[in-house]
Amino acid sequence: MTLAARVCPDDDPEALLAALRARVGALRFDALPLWDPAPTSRAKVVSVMPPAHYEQAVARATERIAAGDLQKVVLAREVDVHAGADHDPAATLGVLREAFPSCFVFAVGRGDATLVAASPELLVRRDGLRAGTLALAGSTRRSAEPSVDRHLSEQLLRSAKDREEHAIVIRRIAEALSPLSVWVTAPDEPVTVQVANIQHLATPIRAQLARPVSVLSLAGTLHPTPAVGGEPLATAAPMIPALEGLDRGWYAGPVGWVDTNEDGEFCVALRCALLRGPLARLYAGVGVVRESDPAAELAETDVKLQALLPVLSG
Ligand SMILES: C=C(O[C@@H]1C=C(C(=O)O)C=C[C@H]1O)C(=O)O
Repeated sequence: MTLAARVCPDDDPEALLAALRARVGALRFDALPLWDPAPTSRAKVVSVMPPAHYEQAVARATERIAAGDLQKVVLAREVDVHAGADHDPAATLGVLREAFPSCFVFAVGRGDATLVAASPELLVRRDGLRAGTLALAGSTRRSAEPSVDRHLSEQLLRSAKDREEHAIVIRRIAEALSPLSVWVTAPDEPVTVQVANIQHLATPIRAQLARPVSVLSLAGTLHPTPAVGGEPLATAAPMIPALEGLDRGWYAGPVGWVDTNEDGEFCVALRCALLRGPLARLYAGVGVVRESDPAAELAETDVKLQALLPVLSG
């Protein structure tokens, strides 16, 4: 177990240590979190805005792209799960850790709200002068039938639309890292990565930093990549809230850790839900490019929502 503490300049280290020890001691006596796979009352799942609103937003974005002032914009939608009882963040976290072993699984609490996620997307990792990140964009569903699953993966690799959506992210990451680096390198061809419910085009990107820029500052330089924002960002940024009509909150933000050497790791808060009492708000977005079809993009948000929906709706 790793404990993190928020330290202020006037804090007494001994008192902080004692508080952390007391917290660990208290945890030992807490009841084990229990996820109930067969709750007596059914959860209610509702799209916050009608799905047609999302399709219209995608259509309007493609018009802006066709007009020539934008290459890509990522648009998200929200779905609420009203459960019969309060959601249990610890139990949810336990289930996500089992179901998504290759993802960044976390829970961050503040006040009465907890953000839980199983994100496949690394924003940045720094170890001394080495930095690593992942371009992740371009998606398709999975199939339980291995040959169909492989076919879907090959289709994704051959899809010009998805390859372009993906290339925009690589280009921007390389442009952001280059001024800080001796070299930035990425394989010529993406691979597909499979998570439980979806597969994505992925390209790992590595850089040798020219000076020890902190991981926090690297995260600030890279975020938001066009995997969650858009290209060019200055055009996409004001369009996103206007078209989505929602408050993203912590969704798509960087979440991670920093050590005393300023090394660390940040992922992008995707495949996440904000839990507050019996309400869970889920978010899912897609990259919209010129060829995007509104119905297909809506369907892709449904696939992405399937990461957390079965866990939260019982
Ligand atoms: C925006 C999300 O995912 C991002 C968008 C992707 C896409 O459009 O293909 C793929 C992975 C993520 O970078 C999300 O999950 O909400």
